[in-house]
This record gives sequence, structure tokens and C-alpha cells, in this order.
Amino acid sequence: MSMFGGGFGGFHTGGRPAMGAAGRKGNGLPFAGIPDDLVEGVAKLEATEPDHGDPRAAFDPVNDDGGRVSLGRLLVGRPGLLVAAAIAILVETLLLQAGPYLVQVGIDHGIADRDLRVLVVATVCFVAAVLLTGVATAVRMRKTGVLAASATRDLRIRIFAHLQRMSLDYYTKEKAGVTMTRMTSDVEALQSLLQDGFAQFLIQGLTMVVVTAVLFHYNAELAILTLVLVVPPLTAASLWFRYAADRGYNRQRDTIAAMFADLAESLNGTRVVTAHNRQERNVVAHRSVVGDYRDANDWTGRINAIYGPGTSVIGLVAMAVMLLLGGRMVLRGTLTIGELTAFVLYINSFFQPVQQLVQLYTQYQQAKAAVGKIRGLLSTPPSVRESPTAVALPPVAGEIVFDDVSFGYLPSRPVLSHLSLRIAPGETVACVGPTGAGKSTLAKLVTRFYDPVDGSIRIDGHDLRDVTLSSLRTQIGVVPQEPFLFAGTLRDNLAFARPGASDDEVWAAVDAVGLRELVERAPDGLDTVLHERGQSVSSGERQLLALARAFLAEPRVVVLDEATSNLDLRSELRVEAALDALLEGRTAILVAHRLSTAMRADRIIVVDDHGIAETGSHDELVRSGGRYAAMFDQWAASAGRPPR
Ligand SMILES: Nc1ncnc2c1ncn2[C@@H]1O[C@H](COP(=O)(O)OP(=O)(O)OP(=O)(O)O)[C@@H](O)[C@H]1O
Repeated sequence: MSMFGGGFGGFHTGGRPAMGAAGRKGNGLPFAGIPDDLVEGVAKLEATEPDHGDPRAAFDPVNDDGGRVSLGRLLVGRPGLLVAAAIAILVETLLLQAGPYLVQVGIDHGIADRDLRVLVVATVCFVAAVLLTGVATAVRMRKTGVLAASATRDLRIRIFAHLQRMSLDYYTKEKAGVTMTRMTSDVEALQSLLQDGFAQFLIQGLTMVVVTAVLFHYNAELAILTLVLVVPPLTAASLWFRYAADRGYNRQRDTIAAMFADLAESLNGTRVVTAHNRQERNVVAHRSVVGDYRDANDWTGRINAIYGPGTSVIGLVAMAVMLLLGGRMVLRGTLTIGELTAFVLYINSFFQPVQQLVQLYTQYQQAKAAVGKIRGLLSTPPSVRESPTAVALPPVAGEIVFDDVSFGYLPSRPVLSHLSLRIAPGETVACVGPTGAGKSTLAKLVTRFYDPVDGSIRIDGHDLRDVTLSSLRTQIGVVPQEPFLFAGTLRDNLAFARPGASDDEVWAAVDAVGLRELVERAPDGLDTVLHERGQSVSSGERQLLALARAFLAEPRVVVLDEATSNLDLRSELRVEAALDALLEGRTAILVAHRLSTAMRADRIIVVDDHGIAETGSHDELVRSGGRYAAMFDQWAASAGRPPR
């Protein structure tokens, strides 16, 4: 909820701001300080809150300055933690291998030599090694846990910041569910590798080296035999598993993204789904998506079920063979019983790492694929980019000029071509025309949601591409066709573009659009919580709230895409009155779907055939008898008004 601002500015990364509660300002309320009797309680409460560092995160609207994402960079970014974890890993690995050696000492020098003292020392050392291993493991887990948590936190913020930076076309192309997957399962794949995977990789790799050396130390002949017996089948099994797992986990990642995409779409479109009785078909469709995911899981489960027990069998058979061969050496007196016991125990320690390393390989592959996808997202530049030489747009009077502008979403399908238009400061221009003609597109170009393919758009003589995006957008107020309200309070929603607005200013906006009655009727006034996407208010109220939001932002230019939803007459009159208040003294571009709105504009342009087909005042256009006149006749007939 804090995303609405309340004076936070920048990105709130959660947790406790650097300054104390007493220092917080700018949430729109005159701050009178904390009453004395509450100071102690507030301090106590603050002390219990986790410290998440500075809540502000740097945000550059153009570039992601965090550098390339790679597994290596994520690790080396925190050298202190890495060194501590590495030392703990070394201690843990060496201590883990002390067991079989101590067993051998106990058998050969304690039991065989009938020396109780050696047996006791070996046992005590065994217990000490186990306890120390426990401590080293705990230290290692703690360090890698912190490493993983902080690295992925930073990554999540970077991805989120980048998503804020992306232009509209990205969201048109990319499904929301797939973007969600980047933030959830991809980051989690990375987190589990950083948390445990890398450490296990080192531990198991090191164990293999240590155990191989120890096996040779005990008996070179037996060690060579073990390797000859074990390495070929194990290599074959591991290569097969690697190949099968690569395929399996790729499929798993694709199907999980598809599942998220389907889920997100269903949740967003729940009203339409209900209205069109699509629930059952949606369940069937989701069943199929979930079924694919299940199949992918089933496949990876199956290959794991073959590889795990298969390699265990190889290891156990090798152990049995060594028992026979080593036993013969004991009978011949070339090996002691203790050495044979230790040898057989070490064989087990040789196997487990191989198995684990192969399993870890798949985890590594998953994380690598996730990093690739995240890197792809972070390196996708916003299509509307701020020029490095962009300057802040000074306060404008509001003159807008389209100079020979051509634009199309797809190169092969131009929407507007060679369009020229001048809108004087303070003028209200209404765009009308057939559906799909490009009226909304024209409005989107003024707000620089898209850049023209050719030509330029200037505001008070400044090319939009030469000014900073934030300075441009603070002077342009946008009221979209479907006003979006966030889950949060009425105040948060109204002050969305100006989080620092005072209560008086918020109320002034509420009054300007005639919403005082609604706010006063609401259970908690301005603090009443709205539901996600404003589902708890009517569509007329949503439009009025959107107008109030734009009013509060005090823009010089208003771009309004009129809602197509039909309102009852009373609501429509209220919206029209609110519109008058908002447009007073401002330059405005209205995408008018109702001719009653268009009629009130200073000038009307008819957008058709990729450009402006007609332009003039209502009366002029009606008199000229062209397309507008025809539209007006049609509208007047359907609205029961007298034709011209
Ligand atoms: N993101 C997009 N990607 C590709 N094509 C698009 C995109 N948005 C709009 N279009 C196409 O561009 C054309 C102009 O769309 P636009 O929304 O500007 O029309 P409009 O005149 O505002 O229509 P309406 O009156 O129905 O709102 C349409 O043919 C539309 O299909």
C-alpha cells in the first residue's frame, strides 16, 4: 500500500526508514509530533522492527546501472560472506571425513592391540569431530543464507525498477504471468542455488578429491580397482541423466510460466469470465495447462527415480566387491581389518558426492537459465528512452504542435501518417472518428507513451524527445479510458501523482469534481480503503476519481481518453461538470466517444484515413456537411435530438 507514496518518493523497499518516526514528513498531513506519553512506546515498537536499510532506492528512468547479471557477480558482490562461508565449508568437509579414519584407528590400535585408552581417545575425537562439523555447517548455512537473501533482494528490486522503466509496448507484448515468473520462480531458482547449491558443489567436489587421496593412501591397488569398476558406469549414468534433466527442467520452466500466465489472465478477467459463463471452459483450459506442468514434473521425477537408485546400486555393488577383494588381502596379511573397514566406508563417501554433484548440476542449469531470462529482461531497453542530453521541461504555456507525424505500432501497418496539427495554449481539441482510426494513438503520442516513427511533436517549441520524461509527465495530466484505482485509501488514490499534497488540496480536488458527498459518505472519509482496481466504486465514481486525480496534479496539459461505458444521465452531467472544472485554463486533447463532449470543445478534429480528415468548430463542421455532419446526424437521430 505504501506504493502510493504518502511522501515516500522513490521506491520503497520495505521496512524501517532511516529516519525515526518523529522525523517523517510529507505524508500530506500537518505533522504535530508524537505526544510525550507515546514517545517511549513508539521507540520500543520501532526497535522491534527489522532494519531493511535506507528505504529509498536509486531509480534512473533510462538505464539499469547495476551492470550485467551473472552468477559470478551475484556471489562476488559480498566478499566477506563468501570468505566466511568458504572457510566453514573447508572445515566441514575435512571433519566429515575424519570418521572412517577414527574407526580404523579404534579397530587397529584400540581393539586389535587391546588398548582401551586408544579406543576412548578415538571415540572422543569422533564425537568432537561430529560436534565441530555441526558448528561449521551451521556457520556455513547462516552465511550462505544471508548471501542468498540479500543478493536476491537486490535483484528483485532491480527487476521491479526495470519493469517500472519499461514502455507500454513491452506490457502489450509480454504476458503479465510470464513477467511474474521472472520475479518468482526464476529468482527462487537462483536463491536456492546461492543458498545451498554452491556450498554443496564445493563440499561434494572437495570430498571427492579428499576421499580419492585417502583411498590411494590406504591401498593403491584397491583404489585403482574401485575407480575402474565404478567410474565407467557412473559416467555413463551421469551423462544420460544430465541430458534428460536438461530437457526435463526446460520443459518444467516453460510450463510453469504458461501456468502463471493463464492464472494471471483469469484473475484479471474474472468479471468477463463470470459474465460470459466461461468458468467451466476456463477450468478445462487451466486443467490442460496444469496438466502440462504435471507431465513435466512427472518426467523429472521419473528420471530422478532411475538415476538415484541406479547409482546407489553401482556404489553398493562396488562395496561388496571391495569387501571380497580387500578381505582376501586381510587374509593374506597385506591389509588390516581397520584399514578394510575404513576403505569400505570411504567408498560410500566417494559415491554420494558424485550423485549429489550431478543433481546439483541440474540445479545449476535451472539457475543459469533463470539468470539468462532475468538478464534478457534487464537488458531490454525501454522503447521510449530519455536522451542523455535531455533537459527538464520548463513550465509550459501549453502549445502542442504535431509536425508531419507518422506512427504505427507495426512497421507494416501505419496508424497515422504525415499528420500536422497545432493546438494553441488553453485550447480544447476533441478527436472524433471511427473506431480504430487512431484517436487514442494520437493521445498516447502526446504523453510520449510511444515515439513517432517520423516527424516530431513539440510542446512550447520543445521536441518531446529532448526533455526528461518526468518533467514532461508532471505537466501532462492523463485520464485514461479505464481509470485504474489501486488497492489503498481514497487519499492515496487521489494524490497518486502528487503524494505530497495537503489535505486541503485533496479536498479542493474532491470539490472540483463534485465528489464531496461520496467521500463524506464513505466510512472513513479520505482514509476509506478502496479495493483492487477500484471494484468497490461505481464506474461513474471511478471516472470522477480519475478526474480529481488529474486535477490535483495541476497539469498544464490534459489528455483525456473518454470512457466508453455508458453512464446514467445524472452521472454523465456530473462527469461533464467535473470535466469543465479540470479543463478550465488548460490545453486539452479529448478523445471523445460521445458527440456531446466533442460539441463542447473549442475545436473538433475528425481522425480518419491515417490523418485528420476534417477540422473546425462544431458549427463549422456541421455546416460543411462532411463526415462529422454525417456522424452528428446519426447521433442526433439515435439520441432523439433534432437534426441540424
Ligand atoms: N499496442 C498496439 N499494438 C498494435 N496495434 C495497436 C495497438 N494499439 C492500438 N493498435 C491498433 O492501432 C489502431 C488505432 O488504435 P487506437 O486505439 O488509436 O484507435 P481509436 O481511434 O482510439 O479507437 P477507439 O475509438 O475504438 O478507441 C487500431 O487499428 C488498433 O487495432
